[in-house]
Amino acid sequence: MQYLSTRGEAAPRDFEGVLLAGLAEDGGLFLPESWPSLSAAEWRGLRGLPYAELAARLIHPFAGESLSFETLRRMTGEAYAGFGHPAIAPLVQLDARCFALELFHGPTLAFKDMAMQLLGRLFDHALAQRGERITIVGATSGDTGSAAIEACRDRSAIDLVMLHPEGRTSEVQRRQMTTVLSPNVANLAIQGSFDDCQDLVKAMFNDAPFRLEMRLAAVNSINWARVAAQIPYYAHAALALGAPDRPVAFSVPTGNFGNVLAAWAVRQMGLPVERLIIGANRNNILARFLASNDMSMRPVEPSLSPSMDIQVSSNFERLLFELLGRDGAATAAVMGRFRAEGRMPVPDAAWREATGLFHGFTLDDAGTLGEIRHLWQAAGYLADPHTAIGTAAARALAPEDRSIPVVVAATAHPAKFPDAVEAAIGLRPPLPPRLADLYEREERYSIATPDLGTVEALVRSHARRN
Ligand SMILES: Cc1ncc(COP(=O)(O)O)c(C=O)c1O
Ligand SMILES: N[C@@H](CCOP(=O)(O)O)C(=O)O
Repeated sequence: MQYLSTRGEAAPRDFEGVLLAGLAEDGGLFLPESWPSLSAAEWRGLRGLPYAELAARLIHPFAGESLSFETLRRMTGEAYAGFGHPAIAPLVQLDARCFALELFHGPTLAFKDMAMQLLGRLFDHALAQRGERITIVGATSGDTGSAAIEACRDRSAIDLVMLHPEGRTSEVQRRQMTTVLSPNVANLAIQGSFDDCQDLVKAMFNDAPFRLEMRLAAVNSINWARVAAQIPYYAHAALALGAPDRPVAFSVPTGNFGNVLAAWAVRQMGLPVERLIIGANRNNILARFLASNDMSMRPVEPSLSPSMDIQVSSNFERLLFELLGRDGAATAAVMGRFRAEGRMPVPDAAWREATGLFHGFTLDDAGTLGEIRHLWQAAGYLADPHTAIGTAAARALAPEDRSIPVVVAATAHPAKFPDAVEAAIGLRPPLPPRLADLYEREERYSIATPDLGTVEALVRSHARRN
């Protein structure tokens, strides 16, 4: 399988090349040159498989010759062995047609573990074979950071520098990152928003000499391997609810557009996904786009769902590339104007096509608290603020055909956001025993301005610390 850049200029790569490259050299994002597609009979044959086996079977077509199936199957087996639920990603019924797909049973209590536990193993394998080292630079609004740190800590061939927006994650999220004192891990609190952090990461990749010197690699969803590893759980849920013989809809609380892109990929692979519902907090650039083709940047505002405090949704570029008929030059032009003018000029036909499948929903903080309360009272279900936006969106925008189930991506454990949950229902969800002493652990991180030179110097000094 070869991968193309959404901006059409970078040389095609295989899966391992894409895994290690992260962002394409032309600033674009890699996508498979064609979508693996399964027949209805092939999909039926995957029903009932254990999660790790299903993951190996669905990810392998994306890896192609880079990785043998047996090696990948061993990795998925190991990746999910430590999860806290035997089903790995259980489906919990919330009402007659709405299901929560719980993606937070991994080591750091958020959906990021579903991909990151595999990504760490993919890096180990590729680096050992090549005898190489990498420096991972990442941006997080709260969850990618701890999942990446957990997956890559104490690795001799990996240095990891994670940028988070200072004071804009929950305290649990921050401590899950900054209390990991492994020598190969460094945390930078950037005096800005998540968008500033993500811009800095992309700017480091676009600084060719620095990228080469540091052997930069990515753990954000700009790395295609991250998205590929998020595909199986949507298939797992759809198959359990009767696909391919019954259509399903997904509702996904959305920020960087990586998670919902994985749901869209399952449709590209042949499963009947009827509708994709995008839940947003007040940072609702995607919902505004879907409502009125208004993809205009606004300053990021803090909310009770901090992991979605994002205005520049990186992965939208991958969808845009498809909507523009895989025309790299056209995609580069639209993205260039977005950068320069703060407004993305999506052609009307492309916007209309997107609105045929994607539906956007916005919920403010008061609504989020109300939804947590509603779920608790009506279903006895304790949701985190991000998941609550997904369930509210599902209720508001479910397909008219009531036989179609709606699966909500439950993206984080409520214990990661105890203040919001307590404000909603008066109960403070406890951390699991292995994290019970999180508030007593020593924290270590540096504070930096959102300045490329400053951040590159900090990354360099971390990578050269020995
Ligand atoms: C808990 C939680 N929910 C939702 C999201 C949004 O997901 P995405 O950025 O893939 O759209 C994130 C961030 O990734 C998150 O951490
Ligand atoms: N919400 C994310 C932001 C980064 O998204 P990613 O999917 O590109 O890694 C977070 O919690 O860090």
